[in-house]
Amino acid sequence: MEGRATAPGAGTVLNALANGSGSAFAIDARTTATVELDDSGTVTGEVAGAPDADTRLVERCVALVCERHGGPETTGPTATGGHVRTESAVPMAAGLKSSSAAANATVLAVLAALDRAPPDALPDGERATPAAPTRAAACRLGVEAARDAGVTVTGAFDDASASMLGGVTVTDNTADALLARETLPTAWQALVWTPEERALSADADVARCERVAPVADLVRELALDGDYARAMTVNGFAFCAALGFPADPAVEALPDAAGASLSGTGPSFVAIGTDDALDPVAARWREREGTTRRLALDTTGGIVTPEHHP
Ligand SMILES: Nc1ncnc2c1ncn2[C@@H]1O[C@H](COP(=O)(O)OP(=O)(O)O)[C@@H](O)[C@H]1O
Ligand SMILES: O=C(O)C1=C[C@@H](OP(=O)(O)O)[C@@H](O)[C@H](O)C1
Repeated sequence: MEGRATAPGAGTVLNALANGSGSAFAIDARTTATVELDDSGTVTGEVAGAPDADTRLVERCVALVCERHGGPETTGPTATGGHVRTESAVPMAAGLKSSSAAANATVLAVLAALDRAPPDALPDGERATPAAPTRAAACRLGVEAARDAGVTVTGAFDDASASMLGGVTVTDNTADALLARETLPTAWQALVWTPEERALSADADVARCERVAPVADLVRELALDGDYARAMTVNGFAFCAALGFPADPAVEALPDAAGASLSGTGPSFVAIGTDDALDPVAARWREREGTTRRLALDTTGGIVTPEHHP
């Protein structure tokens, strides 16, 4: 029983570590998960090109989806274990939501292997089985697995929903509630600068973030009004201050970019705007050490893909 799926990473509009509300937009850098299920009762995982990577999150995703959708009471195939392998264009622990992309891709791949792929994750023309969960429900399973694996502070339903549904989402992570889902202007792209360092979200100074909650409340209002670009700019300055990151990359992005922010708990920065507006920002960010990438905004979200047949 094999399944394969992909899901995108995302950039931050509002970091949820201050007031529990968050907002993020999907970017065209994807993680692919390939799973093989069996009745062994054990789950193993591997990350392509990173033999020492922490695979607990994706292994927990496989186990949890098998528990909920692959048990003997289901009408479809059953499974209790298996193997998951991820391949990713989203750098790990860089603020670009690698954990959400990996969890969503894995959950969808397991559901596909169990013949339970969400209808909205299937290619055109393929029909879902009646027992299949929606993508939003599948996303909540990934969030539950992330909490179990200890890789998140709030559950990060903001990042997970943007990755699973595509576009930009606003959420209340304290209730895993989706408050808004929209698409950003089609002419906009994202520019992403990622320095060499890494910052695990589980290690973030949450107490410092909570101090900027009044600013986060303002960012939530801007986001719920649809003013995502200004929302993320305000978010960036507040969280740079709270987490001790220099705000220089955001200053270098303005006023050309429509918006710019530290992404998540860093260290990456993201800017959004038209291609022309991002040109001078790209030139300035390319003088920095690290990687600067221009990426399309993703509106597709998590999808099931054909399996490998080597
Ligand atoms: N491709 C992947 N395959 C398996 N697990 C992954 C992958 N990418 C990320 N993870 C998991 O997510 C963790 C990083 O999460 P986090 O610190 O929140 O960073 P990010 O901001 O990139 O989501 C990793 O330690 C690992 O457990
Ligand atoms: O663990 C969490 O609950 C979160 C981690 C942060 O993202 P990163 O994982 O990108 O640092 C933050 O932006 C998000 O709103 C919530």
